[in-house]
Amino acid sequence: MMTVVLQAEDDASEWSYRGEGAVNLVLSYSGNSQDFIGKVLRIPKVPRNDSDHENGHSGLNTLECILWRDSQDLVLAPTREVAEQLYVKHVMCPLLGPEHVDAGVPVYASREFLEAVERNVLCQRPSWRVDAAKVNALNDFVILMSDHSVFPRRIIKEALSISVELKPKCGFLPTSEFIAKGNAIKRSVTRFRMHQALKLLQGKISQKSEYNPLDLFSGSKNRVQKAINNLFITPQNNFRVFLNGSLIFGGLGGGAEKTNFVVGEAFEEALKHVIMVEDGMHTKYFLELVADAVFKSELLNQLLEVQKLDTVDIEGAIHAYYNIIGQPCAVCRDRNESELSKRCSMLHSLPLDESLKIVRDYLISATAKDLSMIISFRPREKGDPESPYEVVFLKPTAQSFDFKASFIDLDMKPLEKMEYYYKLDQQIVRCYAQTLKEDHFEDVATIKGISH
Ligand SMILES: O=P(O)(O)O[C@@H]1[C@@H](OP(=O)(O)O)[C@H](OP(=O)(O)O)[C@H](O)[C@H](OP(=O)(O)O)[C@H]1OP(=O)(O)O
Ligand SMILES: Nc1ncnc2c1ncn2[C@@H]1O[C@H](COP(=O)(O)OP(=O)(O)OP(=O)(O)O)[C@@H](O)[C@H]1O
Ligand SMILES: [Zn+2]
Repeated sequence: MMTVVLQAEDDASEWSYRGEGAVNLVLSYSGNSQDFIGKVLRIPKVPRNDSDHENGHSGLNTLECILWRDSQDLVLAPTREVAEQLYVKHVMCPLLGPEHVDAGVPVYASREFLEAVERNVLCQRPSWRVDAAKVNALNDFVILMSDHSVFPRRIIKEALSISVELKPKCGFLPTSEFIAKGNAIKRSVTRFRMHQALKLLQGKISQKSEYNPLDLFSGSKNRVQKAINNLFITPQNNFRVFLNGSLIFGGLGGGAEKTNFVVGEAFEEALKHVIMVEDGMHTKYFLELVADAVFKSELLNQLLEVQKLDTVDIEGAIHAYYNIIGQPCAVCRDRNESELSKRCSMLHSLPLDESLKIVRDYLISATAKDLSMIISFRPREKGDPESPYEVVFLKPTAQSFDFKASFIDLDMKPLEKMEYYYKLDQQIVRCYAQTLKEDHFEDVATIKGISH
């Protein structure tokens, strides 16, 4: 490992901004080195207000070493970045299928290289991402991995490639017996929908998304199509499209609001050389192509299985967490004598191994609820050699496309996030219940207003 080195400041100019999330900056390669063609670099960031995490030299902490002890390599990782890479390789990859996951390799990057890269891409980053975090230039390692938005270069000719990035989020409703009566709404309304209400209140979005994850995971062709159409209407950070690696739809480095006429027209124009159909129909048929591929790939079934490792919900897993950290349970402390509290206190008598398994599965599921998928297409022409990829046929245009699908952003969630997960969950439910009440009063007021 790590024969590749990114040392000189000059090398930085060959890397351009591809995107970013809360934790990583991603760059794609535009130079000629065989080591990097068709690859992206994933560079960890640090929050600007967090001096504790300025150097990336520590691997897992003591409790995380106990949690992940079955994966020996992980525990021995010298840095957090190497631990993350091993987590993808040893934990997520076997669950999601190695053909759809590239854990990448850690490569050494000098401080000069990282600082130069950060300078070069600064003006392309959304300002709120710049304010929130910066590249951790003291990091020794960054991850080099396949650029899933393009196909490996073919010797004969360069085909165009169009790729769609989806962030599906949680695709099922929880049924855990540990969910409090007051939170029963969680059993019938998706987490995604409820979270939209909170994000709206916090000003993180200006409009609720039309997307329903249950449609995407439904296994029904019509509902998958509905999900894709709704993602197109309100992409937020759940839907992006790249043409030959350049963004043509959605928010770069963050979310995008409701698709207006201008954005819709620009997208229609960008699809002109991809979908061979009369003007005005490119987007419609492209969205059909995407839905067909999602439906055909069965990747979401696999993903749903992994998400469902969360069997007890955060309202169950939080108790196991307190067992692991060896502290009195803050949730049980505030409870009175009820059936539920008896059930929850039983969780506190579980052997350590079982508590570890509950929390491990919860965190793996959290990764699966937060990852993204990239589905890439390239048109097939008559006489093209047999495809190593799956093929999808777009009937209305009589075009065939090779497609491949991969998972990205399979980061390990820190154990210490469990308390935050519990608090966020309660906040989401409370906020949703409140907006329901307000909507109800508004409805009543409207009816009264009309009848008076
Ligand atoms: O909690 P959620 O469901 O809002 O997910 C967070 C994401 O928000 P989303 O709602 O998808 O916009 C959030 O995405 P954004 O920053 O909003 O693009 C992150 O992916 C975050 O994970 P991490 O802190 O980077 O490890 C995600 O946190 P985790 O819950 O996955 O730890
Ligand atoms: N292997 C890849 N191939 C192509 N594009 C990629 C790849 N990995 C990441 N990207 C692009 O870079 C963006 C940011 O990457 P990623 O989601 O891994 O960041 P993150 O900070 O870990 O995200 P999050 O906030 O969800 O934790 C993605 O949305 C995607 O557009
Ligand atoms: Zn408890």
